[in-house]
Amino acid sequence: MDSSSRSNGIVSVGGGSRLRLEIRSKRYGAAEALHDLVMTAAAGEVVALVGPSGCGKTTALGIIAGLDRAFEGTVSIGPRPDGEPARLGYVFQEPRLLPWRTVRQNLLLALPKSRRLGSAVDLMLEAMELSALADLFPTQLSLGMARRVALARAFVVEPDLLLMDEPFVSLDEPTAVKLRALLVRMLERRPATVLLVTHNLREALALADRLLILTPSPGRVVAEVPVGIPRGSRDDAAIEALRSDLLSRSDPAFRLLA
Ligand SMILES: Nc1ncnc2c1ncn2[C@@H]1O[C@H](COP(=O)(O)OP(=O)(O)OP(=O)(O)O)[C@@H](O)[C@H]1O
Repeated sequence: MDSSSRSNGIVSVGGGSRLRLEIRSKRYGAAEALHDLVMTAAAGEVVALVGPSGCGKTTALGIIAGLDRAFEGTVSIGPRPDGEPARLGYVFQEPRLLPWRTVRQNLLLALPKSRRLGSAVDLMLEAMELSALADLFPTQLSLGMARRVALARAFVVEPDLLLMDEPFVSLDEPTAVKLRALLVRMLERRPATVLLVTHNLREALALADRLLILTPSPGRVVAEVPVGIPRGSRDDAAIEALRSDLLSRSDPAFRLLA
């Protein structure tokens, strides 16, 4: 069997899409959480999986990251341009920083030993406006600061595929806006394929090239929305106009997002 069609595992495929996901079924006991969730993301593309709570967004990310292999289907992740396996970054729903390590040490430990360079960490801290917090411990950080550190920790590995699970949830809107802008700047400096999971339609429209709308029971993609406007030109008014347009559609999938 061709390795790219191996079932129930993560395999590398040459060229084409950076990510190809075909989850035929994912069950928790008798309940089916995902059914026929099929999607691709091209290299450098930002795709948002948008849907209400419980539609299986986190479950899908866990499968792509290889944290959950108990599913029917295939995950294919293209290699790096140099032929090496793709580097994965993961921003969890909670910052998940090591509480007994400083900010700087949290970033350092995210790097494999062969690339564990203090200079790379210091550059990342500077780019993320975190240098002043480098020696603090996570308990000394606000949630906004901790989320910023979690973002820096994901970027310091120079990911090819970045999985983000509600990375800005529970933040006040001004802080979320700043962090989204920071993410956009980081992706301009260092492009990555991004799969962003969110239930926040505005956030998806601010960040993604393409939205995939999921419905629950079991989770599956029911609509695909390309966002035609370049990320840099999407101001609040443009995002609000896109959002109103989607919510006014007769398709019930969009009403779940209101
Ligand atoms: N470990 C588990 N055991 C049993 N059921 C689970 C488990 N994890 C998730 N589920 C169920 O699978 C479904 C999908 O959950 P999942 O957390 O992936 O959804 P989600 O869209 O990410 O939700 P949220 O936005 O609230 O995080 C839900 O019905 C959930 O109750």
